[in-house]
Amino acid sequence: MTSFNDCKLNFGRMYTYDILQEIANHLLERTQLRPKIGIILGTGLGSLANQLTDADYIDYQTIPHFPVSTVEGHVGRLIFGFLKGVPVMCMQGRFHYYEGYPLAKCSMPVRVMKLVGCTHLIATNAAGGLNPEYKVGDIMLMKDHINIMGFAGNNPLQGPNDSRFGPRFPNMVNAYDWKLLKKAKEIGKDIGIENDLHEGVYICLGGPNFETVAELKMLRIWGVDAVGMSTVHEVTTAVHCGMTCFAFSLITNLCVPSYDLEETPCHDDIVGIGKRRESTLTDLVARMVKHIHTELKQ
Ligand SMILES: O=P(O)(O)O[C@@H]1C[C@H](O)[C@@H](CO)O1
Ligand SMILES: Nc1nc2[nH]cnc2c(=O)[nH]1
Repeated sequence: MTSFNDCKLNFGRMYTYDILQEIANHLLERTQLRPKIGIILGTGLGSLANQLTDADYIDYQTIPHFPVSTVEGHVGRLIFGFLKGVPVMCMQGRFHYYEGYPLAKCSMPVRVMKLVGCTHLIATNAAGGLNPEYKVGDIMLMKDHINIMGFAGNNPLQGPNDSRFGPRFPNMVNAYDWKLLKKAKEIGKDIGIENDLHEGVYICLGGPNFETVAELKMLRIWGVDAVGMSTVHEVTTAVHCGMTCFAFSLITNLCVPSYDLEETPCHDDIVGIGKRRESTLTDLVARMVKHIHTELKQ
């Protein structure tokens, strides 16, 4: 009988280098653009893609070997276009573990980005703010993460290692590029959002349920600032294949470890907060993209 672990590993093995190269070649035939920056848009943040110009839209279901997005707020297409004049490759919709996809499948598009030629990843997400100083609508620049699913033996890099992507035992100490973090803080000041901007530690839980009070209390002790259901496996995969990473969370709800609450997190509200903060987030991402583009030219 096939065990759950066998299934998981087989999914990981399914995306061999050759299959991923086939996906990348397919994409490169469908666009003239050769972006160096890949962007993953989180829940409610997909409208940032509306700012892309001269874009090629590629629905996930038309890409060989690609899964489909099943979550409301995740359109499910790749967009190659220009963000304020800089070519980017954008995932308008990501894959989550709770959708039933193994982590290697969730983060597979990051390797495709790498094979298409991206050197940088910008990952965004909607997250619950656990740090008591955070407000709904704030932005938390990710300075680090806790890979709790990895602690439990569930890691996108599990299975045979193909050294064309990266080493068997990758280092995660500087997973989030500190120079980009510093730049984002400067940009935050320039655009007048310094009071809504934090840097902190993100944790990805399996979902799809939100957290219990006891879980939130535990996560606070661990030093977690924001709680979500994505990004960690994407960044782990990106760091493994040598990409430079920048990520942030939009704080869409507060995670208050109390049983006496009038409001609890709800997906519709989370999507709504993303829409409300669209212009600020677009501005931040566009300026980061411009900065990375300028750095790459030097
Ligand atoms: O894709 P992200 O991490 O932005 O989505 C978060 C986590 C869940 O998918 C969803 C909950 O509303 O938002
Ligand atoms: N796990 C988790 N993910 C989220 N995504 C947005 N808000 C939350 C939250 O409160 N918890």
